[in-house]
Amino acid sequence: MLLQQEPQLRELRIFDLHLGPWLEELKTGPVQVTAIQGDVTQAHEVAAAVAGAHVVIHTAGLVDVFGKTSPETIHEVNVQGTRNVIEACVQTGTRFLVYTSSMEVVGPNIKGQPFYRGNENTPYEAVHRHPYPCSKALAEQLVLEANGRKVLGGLPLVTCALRPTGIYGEGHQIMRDFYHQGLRLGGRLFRAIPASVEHGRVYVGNVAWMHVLVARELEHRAALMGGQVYFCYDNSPYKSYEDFNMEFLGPCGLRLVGTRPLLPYWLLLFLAALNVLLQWLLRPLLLYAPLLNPYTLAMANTTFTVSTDKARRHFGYEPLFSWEESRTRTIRWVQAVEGSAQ
Ligand SMILES: NC(=O)C1=CN([C@@H]2O[C@H](COP(=O)(O)OP(=O)(O)OC[C@H]3O[C@@H](n4cnc5c(N)ncnc54)[C@H](O)[C@@H]3O)[C@@H](O)[C@H]2O)C=CC1
Ligand SMILES: C[C@@H](CO)CCC[C@@H](C)[C@H]1CC[C@H]2[C@@H]3[C@H](O)CC4=CC(=O)CC[C@]4(C)[C@H]3CC[C@]12C
Repeated sequence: MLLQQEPQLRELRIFDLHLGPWLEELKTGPVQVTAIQGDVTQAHEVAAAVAGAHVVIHTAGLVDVFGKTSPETIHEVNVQGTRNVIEACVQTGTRFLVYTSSMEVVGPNIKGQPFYRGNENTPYEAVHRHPYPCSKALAEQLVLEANGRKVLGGLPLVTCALRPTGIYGEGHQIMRDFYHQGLRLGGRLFRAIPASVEHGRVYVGNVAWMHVLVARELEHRAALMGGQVYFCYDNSPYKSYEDFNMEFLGPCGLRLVGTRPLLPYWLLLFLAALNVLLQWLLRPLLLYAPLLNPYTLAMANTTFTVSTDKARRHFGYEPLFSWEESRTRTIRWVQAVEGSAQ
């Protein structure tokens, strides 16, 4: 997105634990693309990568709500990693920092209270217990508190945080898992969540586009945007998690069975708790990390949608991809997954 949309771009540095072969394709244009294999938990590696950069977009993170990694590792990557990025900016004189936060910093909370088409000012009791949202909330706080700190050279650091709702689009691993599960079940998925529970979703291309706009505008609108949070949204429809996925999986041949959940909620909760027990029992032998656990069930079962225009008012954000385009691109990607699975 930066290469396509940012005419001022002179160099793009990509810092990641895992560098994919797709990065090579980015190196064929006029802009210098530097891929750096590194770990955000290693302060010296981060500082070396950041040195001389005008803007840092910090999106690296450990996204795990399935119990694959320990809470300590999630904290180390998401919180200490973010601290290292902030310190790298301060020490090397980089003034603009954009952080990819998450809607999870707000909710759904542990009480399962609905957040219905809320905005950045909607009151909501943000209380977390799970390591992932806890880590994102702490990291976001660090980023916002760092706004105004003096960087090398004496000028103030300008930071802001973007909070995407559930991201979908090309490369969406959970969508791929649902697709394969549906194929295994003879082209069917079974409704587990009431259709009335709305879940916020945003297309990956629009998430990237919002980051590019913020990176571009942060310098000129530092007083307005510095220290601010923005929900990251687009015109994707408000639907339940499962009904939304069917927008893509339906055209790929899957069917969602049931107009109402086929299993009662208490049974789902029981199965989710059983999965936690199995995960713990099997841990010495293998990693058992199914999609269903008490946390993911609560996430999917609690309304959380945003309706805001703060990003449009502050930096002129309009989604780059319409809903129709986002949908078509995602369907094409699922179909390609299907092709590669055969
Ligand atoms: N997937 C979603 O629905 C949402 C994701 N987010 C946030 O967006 C960001 C990107 O998430 P996704 O693309 O979903 O996850 P992802 O797992 O696809 O991407 C995370 C990237 O961070 C890199 N990374 C992980 N640990 C690292 C480390 N120690 N050092 C350097 N790089 C490391 C990974 O290699 C990967 O490329 C994360 O910060 C996540 O918290 C926010 C809202 C929703
Ligand atoms: C009970 C199952 C029946 O089909 C459905 C389980 C779905 C869950 C795996 C997902 C429901 C909500 C998702 C999360 C949500 O979109 C918000 C997120 C934000 C992030 O920052 C990271 C990813 C995620 C936690 C996302 C993860 C998958 C769900 C829990």
